[in-house]
Amino acid sequence: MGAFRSVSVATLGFPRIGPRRELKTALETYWSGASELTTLLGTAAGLRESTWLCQRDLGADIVPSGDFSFYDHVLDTSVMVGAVPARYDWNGGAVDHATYFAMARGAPGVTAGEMTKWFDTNYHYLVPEFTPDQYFTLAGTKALDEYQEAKRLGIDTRPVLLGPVTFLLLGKMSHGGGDPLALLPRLLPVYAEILSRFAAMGVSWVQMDEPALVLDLSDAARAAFAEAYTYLTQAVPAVQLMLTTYFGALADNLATALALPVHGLHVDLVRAPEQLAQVLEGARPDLVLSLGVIDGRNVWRADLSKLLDHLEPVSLARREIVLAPSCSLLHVPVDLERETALDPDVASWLAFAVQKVTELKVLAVALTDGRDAVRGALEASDRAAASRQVHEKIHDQTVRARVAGMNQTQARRSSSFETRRVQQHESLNLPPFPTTTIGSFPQTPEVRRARAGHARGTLSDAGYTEFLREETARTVRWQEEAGLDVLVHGEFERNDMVQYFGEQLSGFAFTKYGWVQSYGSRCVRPPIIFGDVSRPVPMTVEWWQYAQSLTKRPMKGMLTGPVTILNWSFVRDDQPRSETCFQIAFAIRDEVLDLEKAGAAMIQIDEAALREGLPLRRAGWGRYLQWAVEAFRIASSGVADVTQIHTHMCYSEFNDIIAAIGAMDADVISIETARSKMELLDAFAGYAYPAEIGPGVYDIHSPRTPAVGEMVTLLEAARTRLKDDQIWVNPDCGLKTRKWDEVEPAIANMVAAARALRG
Ligand SMILES: Nc1nc2c(c(=O)[nH]1)N[C@@H](CNc1ccc(C(=O)N[C@@H](CCC(=O)N[C@@H](CCC(=O)N[C@@H](CCC(=O)O)C(=O)O)C(=O)O)C(=O)O)cc1)CN2
Ligand code: MET
Ligand SMILES: [Zn+2]
Repeated sequence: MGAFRSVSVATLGFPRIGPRRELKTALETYWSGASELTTLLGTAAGLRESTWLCQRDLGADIVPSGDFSFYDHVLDTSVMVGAVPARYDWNGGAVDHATYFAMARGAPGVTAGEMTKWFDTNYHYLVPEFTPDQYFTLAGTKALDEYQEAKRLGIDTRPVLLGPVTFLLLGKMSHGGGDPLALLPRLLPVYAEILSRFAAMGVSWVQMDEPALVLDLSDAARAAFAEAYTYLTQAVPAVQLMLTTYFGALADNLATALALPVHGLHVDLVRAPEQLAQVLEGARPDLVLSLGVIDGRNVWRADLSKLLDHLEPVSLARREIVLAPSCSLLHVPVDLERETALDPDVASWLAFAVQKVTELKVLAVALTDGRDAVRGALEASDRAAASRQVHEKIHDQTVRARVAGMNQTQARRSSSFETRRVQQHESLNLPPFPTTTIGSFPQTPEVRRARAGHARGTLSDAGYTEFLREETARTVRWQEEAGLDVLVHGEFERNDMVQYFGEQLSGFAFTKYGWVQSYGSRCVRPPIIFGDVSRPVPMTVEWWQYAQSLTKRPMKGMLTGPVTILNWSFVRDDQPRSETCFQIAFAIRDEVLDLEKAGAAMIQIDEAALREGLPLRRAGWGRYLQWAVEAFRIASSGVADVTQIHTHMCYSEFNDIIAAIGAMDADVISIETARSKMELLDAFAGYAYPAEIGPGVYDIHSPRTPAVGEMVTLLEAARTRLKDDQIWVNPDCGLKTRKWDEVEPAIANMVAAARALRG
């Protein structure tokens, strides 16, 4: 403690799905009934063990426990404190796996919890649900058990808990609302109990994650932090707390954080390097500082020499410091070493979770023993940084010139929506309340198997194409029979709506094993945007042409928009994100124009992640929305008036950004509304949104087939808010995750509901 130049290496959390997605496989096998709980538990224990040992062997001095989760760490916290909603019929004892998974995924007769994105990541958590008379109790000992499990393996870990204030702020009150923060006094004794049990086990430090400290906070929320940490440090003085913040600057919450009686503070110096000076100036001399210097949200290799220039002066002060990733490594892939097919130049610029721990170790050694002690590693880092600055693979003058020459005409349709609408209606001649779907249909095991076989070489190009054509043809025929008015090809050729495009665009690299958890057992492999982006050849035109050739009804062209491609990729950090977004926008614009040329009358450009890309602080919203909307317009505005542009967004809480949604100037937008019972449409109605809207009329995540009457009721609710000729009929998005025997009856009922309205 307080030793001169004490520098240690910590991690704050590690990917838990496993290097080969072992946890995904084990979970899905267990859920399907094909394996026993003990098998799942065994796989999980094995993963935890190898994760701990791996981090220790890489040189981490402080290794976390409790960061593992069977589904979600926020759900784990709800279970830990006994926040189990009444509908799960919990008996008050230890929460068993069946209850846990029912909360996560629903079970016969009970709905799952609501899921929403974790800060500005593509990870989704289960929203804690509280009641005004909520009572908390220690109902889950996972955190305690995992600490002891590691200890038995000889590793004294630093347990991680989601802090009480962030936990409450992430949750919501059921029945009539109220402020979750009001529950803090009832919650704190449970946290104190856990901390005292840790103390009894000999735990010296606990990592308390409070990422809410980087958000815009009310005075009441700031006061809650003071209340919580005063209470906990007094109740359990034996355990030292590392208050952990990430995903941004503390900014106006810095004074609050520095005034808390905790023993350590972790700050994100990747998103907010400028806060180092303020933190050093304001921190008590005995406050242990954990410096988040390695990017936990992106895959770029760090420039270690440059970091050392900043860190050496800090390490000379008489203060104990910890070097850490900016946040948990949950958001990056596990190990770059497995990516043997990556372009070696690109690979030399990257670091995944394993490599990031090594980088921290190199920094720590340099700070304690001097740079010479790690000369080789520093030189390799220097070379990578230098090569990335000048490499020909990164810079494409044509692309840069195109973005530099961008003009207003390119970002405007030639006529107003009212004019376009007349032409579109005349040429399309659709019935009132036209029916359609959001784009994908079930990615069945057969589809996945065919693609995997094709990738392995056991299924030929011709065989794979033939398989996809049959799947597409069957789906087109089925949509005609079901009576849908506007068809989709089904997206069977796509592994993922972002990765599929990333694999075809220049400036993108993609991984084989770079899986990152999105929710539960679901993962994505975000493409890596390393260079200037362009589209060498059409990406979707052939599939669209084939699908349209099978039907006389309109077939929607189906694209992912520039903002969503950006937000769901690992983005280069050597230029503003807006610049990269405009480059993607021009690539998508080229595709839109090629689809139009091929005859597409409707083109959907999904911007699923437009809203979720909003900066965490409101002060950043205006600028982001400005360039994000402009990028969408660059992508979509090249077409003739008669070509109908659709867009789609999930997570459709639009009240505060409705003007930006309007400014996108799409002709039709489909949104998710089924679970909110159409209340989301109030934003559109209040703003007098002029264009057409497809509010999702059934929640595809529910295994239950929605009745015709239910959907009619929802549509009637929509009619009280919108004009009839604005309304489209479609489900919420996500059909790719369902089975055909769930999709078929539901869509049949949806078509019947639309017909009932027409009748
Ligand atoms: N990028 C992105 N972000 C998103 C969404 C989205 O669709 N895409 N949707 C929202 C919700 N998030 C989601 C994220 C993932 C999935 C999802 O279904 N993921 C799939 C993987 C999708 C994929 O890339 N599939 C590949 C690889 C499939 C695979 O696992 N293949 C096996 C082999 C399979 C076999 O042999 O049978 C293997 O490679 O080992 C493919 O189809 O080609 C999964 O985890 O199962 C769904 C929703 C928000 N964020
Ligand atoms: N067209 C896409 C689909 O239907 C949109 C998904 S938004 C996450 O899967
Ligand atoms: Zn969606």
